[in-house]
Amino acid sequence: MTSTNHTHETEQQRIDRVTYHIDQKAKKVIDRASSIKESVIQLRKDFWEDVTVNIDEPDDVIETQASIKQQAELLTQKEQSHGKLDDELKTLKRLRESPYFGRIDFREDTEQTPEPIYIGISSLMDSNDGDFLIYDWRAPISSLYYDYAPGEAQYDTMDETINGEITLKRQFIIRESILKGLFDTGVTIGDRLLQEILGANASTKMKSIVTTIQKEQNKIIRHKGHPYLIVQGAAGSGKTSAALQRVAYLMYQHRDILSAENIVLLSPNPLFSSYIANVLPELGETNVRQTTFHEYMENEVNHPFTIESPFEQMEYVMTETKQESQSSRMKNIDCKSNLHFKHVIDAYINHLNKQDMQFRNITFRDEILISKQQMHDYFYSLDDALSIPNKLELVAGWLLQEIRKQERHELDKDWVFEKTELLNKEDYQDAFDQVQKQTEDKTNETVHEENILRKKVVKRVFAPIKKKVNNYAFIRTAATYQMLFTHWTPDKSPENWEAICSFTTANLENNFLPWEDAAPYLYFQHCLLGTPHDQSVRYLVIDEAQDYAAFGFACIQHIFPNARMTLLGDVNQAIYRYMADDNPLIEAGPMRSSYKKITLTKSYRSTKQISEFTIPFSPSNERVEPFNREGNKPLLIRQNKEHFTETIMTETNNLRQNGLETIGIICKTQAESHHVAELLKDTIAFTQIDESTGHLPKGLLILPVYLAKGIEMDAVIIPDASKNKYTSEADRTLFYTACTRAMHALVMISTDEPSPFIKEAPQETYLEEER
Ligand SMILES: Nc1ncnc2c1ncn2[C@@H]1O[C@H](COP(=O)(O)OP(=O)(O)OP(=O)(O)O)[C@@H](O)[C@H]1O
Repeated sequence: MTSTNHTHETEQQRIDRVTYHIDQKAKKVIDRASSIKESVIQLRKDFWEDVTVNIDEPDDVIETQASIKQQAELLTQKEQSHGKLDDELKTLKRLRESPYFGRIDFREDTEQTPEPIYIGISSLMDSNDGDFLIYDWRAPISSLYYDYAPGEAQYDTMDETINGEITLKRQFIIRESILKGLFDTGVTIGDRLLQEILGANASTKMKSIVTTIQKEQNKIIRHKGHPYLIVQGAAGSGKTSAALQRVAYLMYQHRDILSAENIVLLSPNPLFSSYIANVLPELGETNVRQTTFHEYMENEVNHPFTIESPFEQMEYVMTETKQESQSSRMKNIDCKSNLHFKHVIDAYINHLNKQDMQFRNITFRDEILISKQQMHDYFYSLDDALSIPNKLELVAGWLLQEIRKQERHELDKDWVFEKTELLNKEDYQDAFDQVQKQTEDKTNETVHEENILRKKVVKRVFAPIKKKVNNYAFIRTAATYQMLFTHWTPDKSPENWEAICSFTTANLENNFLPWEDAAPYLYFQHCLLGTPHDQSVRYLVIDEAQDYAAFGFACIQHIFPNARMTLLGDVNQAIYRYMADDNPLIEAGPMRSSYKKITLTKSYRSTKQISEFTIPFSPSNERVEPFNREGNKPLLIRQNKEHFTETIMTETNNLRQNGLETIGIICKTQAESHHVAELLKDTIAFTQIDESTGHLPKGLLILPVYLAKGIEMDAVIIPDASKNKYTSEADRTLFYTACTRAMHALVMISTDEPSPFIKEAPQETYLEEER
């Protein structure tokens, strides 16, 4: 037997032993789960028998409530334990499929012999001797696997650094408990395996990279210490992948105090959210809260505005042909994206503490109960030193008092008596019971009962008014915001202030918030009302962070004051370049406290040929290194317009014949995307993707570049790569982003002179065909 065969056999024997332990453990978990299940069923059945129900006296009611609560808590506890066992079982199932993917033999400096450490997606102990059969990839010792080649190595535990030597580093491919392959590897983790993984076809769902995390990516995943972690990474360098691994790592590291609800992931669009939705479950973790900033705003803004999406803004900027509207819009974007405008809002808030707050009358039965003037006077009579949110709290308290006075005042009115007749049977029964309990004097029973009914009517009629007060509906937030542009002049007005004021006022009057106005409005609303901050969010992960305007990011910092943040992005893909000044990824300025920046330069997505073509026209000076995976050179087809449909058909067929499945026709705008769809609709089957598309399908897709952000395809076709389409510096990021979505093939069609960006790539990096 050769030594390779022997190694293979020994490792397979170990896999069999581990599989046996997994099965044993699974059996125990199933037994425990079914016993809990039975007790849950029993508990549900006996729920009311085990609760002492007695509502005779107020004390009894309290006791009954406590008893119900206790019983309900017991039930929840049991159900939660059942849920946990269920998760454990799912993880065991995954382990059984592939118990581990890596091994290192590590000899600590204080020891004589190395110890083999097997690494998988979750830990497993030998129940007999308490030894680790598998170490979780997130355990401190597992970092050795990702960080070092055989030789001297070290890792940090909670209290110390352990030094030693790695004597072996091995990678496994195990499927259904059978060892399919093993390689002893060097510095980076299995170039061979990585080649294989990266060479596969694109998937409609992103996959975890746990088996092949690279050293630089591992730094991101395990980073500790700074409140802000900023990752600048080349297109396809694994930012999103590392971010999701990091989330799983944080959930493991802080499993006692951190749950999925404490982490929020801000993604660039809903399509992307669905694209990454599988990764955490694949790692055995629950999904965290995922939202887009737009979706978040729509839930948070308290006025019925229509909020433009960032894509609508982008489409407008790129397609609006009227010079005048374009220019006032660009002025507005410049002003509202900038931190200077935040200072304007802060100054305006100070001003509002002295005058101009806008209130709304509280009316009752068509009459003013408390006028806006009264509220105004009360508000401005309060101590100057108090903040606006504090004053508003006092106003709300005062209003509730006034409303209660009015309730008492209304009790004897005729309308109240009339309404008592509309009360239902239960109300009457309740009033009767109360009278029976409370009155000794039987002569006044009817009067007493009527009083109770009157109180019920008044309480019910005033309830919605009180609710509105509690929700601060007495403040006209949007109108107060509008005054900023109509009745107030900042000390240092932003550039083009007059034009901006009339543009903003017109939109506010139409209940419309352009995208650049949404973050300023939400910030204003928060400052004004002191809306409780989202304290529950402890970690915030922002992907495609280069696309956030400085004000947008400041607004996020304000809303999530307790959150540690990981910001990931690529300045080369800053498609909203027109609002990139002071972007948190580019400028460290907006960071309030210390931060760490990590740069990823290696690009894993595309073949070497595609990367070598795109790197020369990448928008910034950030370094990009191609991963060494071979493919065909990108193809530039020059032809007449009439042949467009035919060319798309031919190219799609060629790509498919080469085994490529997901082919994206990436356009500059939605408008171009509609145009291409119109041309192709009778000749070939495709899916057109727009902002409302919730998941990424396979096949031929047509989409604008801003919706292709963050995702990847087997092949990309740029349907119009001419100079007319991509020429300005703002177009450069769009063109670069579109090209870098391609994993295996890139085809560009130009019916005119090709875009100057293509010409920036050396001639030998692409093929050019005249058709
Ligand atoms: N360590 C790795 N092992 C295996 N695959 C990897 C690794 N790192 C990245 N990849 C693969 O490279 C591709 C790009 O990764 P990802 O989408 O995370 O990059 P990105 O930096 O977010 O890209 P972009 O900014 O262009 O959207 C994915 O297919 C991902 O699975």
